[in-house]
Amino acid sequence: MKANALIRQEVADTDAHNVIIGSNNVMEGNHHEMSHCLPPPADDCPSIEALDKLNIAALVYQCGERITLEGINCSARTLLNHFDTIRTDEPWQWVPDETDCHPVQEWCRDGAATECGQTPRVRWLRFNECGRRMALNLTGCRLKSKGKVARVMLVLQDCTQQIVQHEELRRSQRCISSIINATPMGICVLTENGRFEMVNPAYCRFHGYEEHELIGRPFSMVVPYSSHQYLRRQQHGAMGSRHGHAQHFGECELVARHGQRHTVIVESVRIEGEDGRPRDVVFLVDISERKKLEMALEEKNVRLEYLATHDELTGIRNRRFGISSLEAALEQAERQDLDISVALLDIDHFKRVNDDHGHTVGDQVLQQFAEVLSRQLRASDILVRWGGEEFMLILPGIDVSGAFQALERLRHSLALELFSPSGLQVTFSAGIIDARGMRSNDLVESVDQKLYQAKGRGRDRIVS
Ligand SMILES: Nc1nc2c(ncn2[C@@H]2O[C@H](COP(=O)(O)OP(=O)(O)OP(=O)(O)O)[C@@H](O)[C@H]2O)c(=O)[nH]1
Repeated sequence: MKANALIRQEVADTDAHNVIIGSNNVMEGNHHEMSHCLPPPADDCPSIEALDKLNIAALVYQCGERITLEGINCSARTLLNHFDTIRTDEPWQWVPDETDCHPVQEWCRDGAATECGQTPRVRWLRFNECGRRMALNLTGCRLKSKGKVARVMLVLQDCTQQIVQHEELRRSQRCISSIINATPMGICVLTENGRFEMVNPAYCRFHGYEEHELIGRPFSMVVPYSSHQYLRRQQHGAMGSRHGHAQHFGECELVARHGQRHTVIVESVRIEGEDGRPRDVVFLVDISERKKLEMALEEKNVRLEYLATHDELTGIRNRRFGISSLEAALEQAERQDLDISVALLDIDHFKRVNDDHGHTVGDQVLQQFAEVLSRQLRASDILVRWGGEEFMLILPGIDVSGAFQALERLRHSLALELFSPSGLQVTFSAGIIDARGMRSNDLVESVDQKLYQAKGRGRDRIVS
């Protein structure tokens, strides 16, 4: 292939190179046949072989009624995989589907008529000889000869890699956005001013807003007013934090469209936006239902704990709690070498109350009895309903005489009390023992004996 005179071409289109170089080369073997009808050589431009050195694939076409291929360089041949078959009388044979190249052909045809206008940029896919898909970018420029456009040069660029990468990027973007759209987790992106920039469907559903109702509005609109200050502190604190760094993780309350409050777990991460400015990506999971169940369970547990340690009728400690408290108090007294007294109280002739006034009045008397006793005791004293109309009183740090005085006070104050709506009078008998160094089983037996003695001696008395 032999180079003719060089031409220089100014291209109007800014998309193409500002100065594009071409040649009016002809195909080897056709040179003599074609050269007589060739337009005059283009002005001072290097040959398309010179473009080979830059690895630029170029073809030169003659413009006019009949377009002919005037030259093709080695880079273009290699790219098109047509080493021996390129023919000048079939100028578009390398185009897989001519319609794809239609704008370029049109442009070449018009090349002679007008020298301005848009340089076409065409991209299409073809398969090379190995059946591999290939993407080509095509750019054209017009070459002047003696002031008139006589030729066009097409530059081909293999952009397969670019296309493949672009397609992969698009695929992964589609995949990411379908995951974001399908996830049950609410996701939103906030600008550095705390305004919604992006919200996913779960986030919209969660708050009961449409996407357009949230975009551009402040995040504070979904935060309860009482937490605004906290939110500002969070945002302020996040200013200097690093990208990809978790800002905040925790449980908080957010307000939905109609004021419903939701308990959510929020995690936010700082990222860099496309404009280089910081953004916060906020992930939230609605745990309102779980929270309700947790609270109901907690209430049940509190109730169970109460029932396990309290007497339902009187509200004071039950026997089970009494036994463990007794053991703990005995242990502590021994460890600290302290006094400890234990008393067993029994309401006198309680059967008569039930028999004469009914079980309900009996219950009321038991409740009032426990209430009066509790009112008069110290915080360190432990009153236990031991069973039926029997009560145990554990008095840590009190010796027997102190306990005796305390119980006497109780006995006297009970004498002034009228029980139940029926206005009954109630007395009790009690036994007291010095419980230091005793084991709980022996202790119960011996205090019970003292109580028995008090009953035997006529009731309404205390035996120590
Ligand atoms: N209303 C009511 N009565 C109870 C309860 N627990 C036990 N009692 C009754 O308390 C009465 C106890 O009677 P007794 O053990 O004979 O003793 P008492 O009548 O108090 O006679 P003394 O103890 O000898 O003075 C029984 O009638 C039991 O049914 C209760 O929770 N509510």
